[in-house]
Amino acid sequence: MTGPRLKFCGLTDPADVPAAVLAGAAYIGFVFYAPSPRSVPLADAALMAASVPAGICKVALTVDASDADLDAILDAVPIDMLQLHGRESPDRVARLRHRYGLPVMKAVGIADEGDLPLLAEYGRVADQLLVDARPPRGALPGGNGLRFDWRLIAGRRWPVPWMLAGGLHAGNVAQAMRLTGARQLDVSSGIETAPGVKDAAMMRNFADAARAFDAVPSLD
Ligand SMILES: O=C(O)c1ccccc1N[C@@H]1O[C@H](COP(=O)(O)O)[C@@H](O)[C@H]1O
Repeated sequence: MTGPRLKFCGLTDPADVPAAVLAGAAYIGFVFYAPSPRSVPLADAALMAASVPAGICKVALTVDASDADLDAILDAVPIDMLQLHGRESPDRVARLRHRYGLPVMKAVGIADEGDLPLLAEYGRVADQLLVDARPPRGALPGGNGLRFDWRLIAGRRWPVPWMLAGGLHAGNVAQAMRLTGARQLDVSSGIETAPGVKDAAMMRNFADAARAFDAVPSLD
């Protein structure tokens, strides 16, 4: 079995890129959503993206972005995957895959059993699913450092690869992997000292904790 695949999201400083690479990120995410403290100007994202080594997937996180906004992002920044973190419909997901010819990962917010059918629905049109905590009313659509009840998805599988997100950090990632079976993990707040301020040691600790879980034989 290959090790866990990690996505470090919301990099804002050029120094975050080598830190994420050293920690072994498989995906690096840039946030293009103005209300977020992790939102980066296109020119900054372009510079950071240019320093990401080949083989690491550069992800553009957007929230209900228009075609014009997406055109502008993709014209300026060499992006490998779109992460749709808003209320994009399944039709919109399918249309954007076709329009840009890029893989699309659709975030689905989970708070209770009633949210689970959405995963099956988006699993029919997206290339990947991002299983995140449903944000509380009035909060940002993601990046809130909040987890959901991981038991809700224990043992569930979808027809496409998926990633677990929401409130992950070095102290809970092993438990999250054990309960959900997640092999891909997305983290933003859990590797920050303040909103939008990533920390190299926290990235390393997160990666070490995820890999250490893999190294421990299961007692089941
Ligand atoms: O990070 C943000 O600011 C953000 C803004 C809008 C939508 C999503 C956002 N982040 C994503 O949310 C999840 C969970 O983040 P956290 O680890 O709980 O902070 C993750 O996919 C981020 O990429």
